[in-house]
Amino acid sequence: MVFRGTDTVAVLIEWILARIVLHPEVQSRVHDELDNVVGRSRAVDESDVAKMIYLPAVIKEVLRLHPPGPLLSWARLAITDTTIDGYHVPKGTTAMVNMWAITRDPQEWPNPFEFMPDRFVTGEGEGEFSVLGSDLRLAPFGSGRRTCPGKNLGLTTVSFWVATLLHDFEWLPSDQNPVDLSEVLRLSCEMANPLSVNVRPRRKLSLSHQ
Ligand code: HEM
Repeated sequence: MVFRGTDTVAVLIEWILARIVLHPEVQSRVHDELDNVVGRSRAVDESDVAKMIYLPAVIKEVLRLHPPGPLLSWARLAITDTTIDGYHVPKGTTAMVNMWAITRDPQEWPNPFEFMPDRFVTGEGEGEFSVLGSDLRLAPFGSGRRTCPGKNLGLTTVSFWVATLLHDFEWLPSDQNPVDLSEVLRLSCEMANPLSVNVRPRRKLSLSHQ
């Protein structure tokens, strides 16, 4: 519970910031949204995030391309001989769902390798894309009985901290260590080369963080 709840959150925040540094036009749109919703005279509040449209779309696009838990697997065991889509699955087989591959499937995602948060910005009258397990094209917290029990907490925590970090700072590439999107699968799917950045304050910060 401790590893699943801390490592995943930290890893996802690092991927989001990496993408923010790589795509300055995306960063600038999030900054504009924060300025409209929050303004610069006070800190971000959790309730502000619910009023944002573009930042959640950015987070969903990062979950699509860089899911911290790309293989949903640990608890799926065939308890009888069965057939799925013409494939025989013998009793005792451990089944693994490759969410990483599903979220790159060109039949489901136009230009799957492009970073395009706008694919999650829904128009008026359209339902919002849920990443909480009801749509299997993107289920970065799993789905069904063994879905992540911390998904709402995880998403809320990540959204709040990313909003706060972007509200307070502009995130810029480091000259010595450019952003490298290579990944390595450890407990979570992490950046192989940890993110290194420069930051520039956007607001006058006080010790009480108002
Ligand atoms: C952004 C953050 C998070 C991501 C991306 C994430 C992702 C996942 C994924 C993909 C699974 C496997 C689901 C499956 O196999 O179908 C999982 C399971 C789990 N997660 Fe999370 N998680 C996050 C945050 C959290 C938090 C905050 C907690 C706890 C406070 C947590 C606790 C757990 C536990 C206990 C399981 C195992 C559930 C089981 O096997 O029944 N996770 N998580």
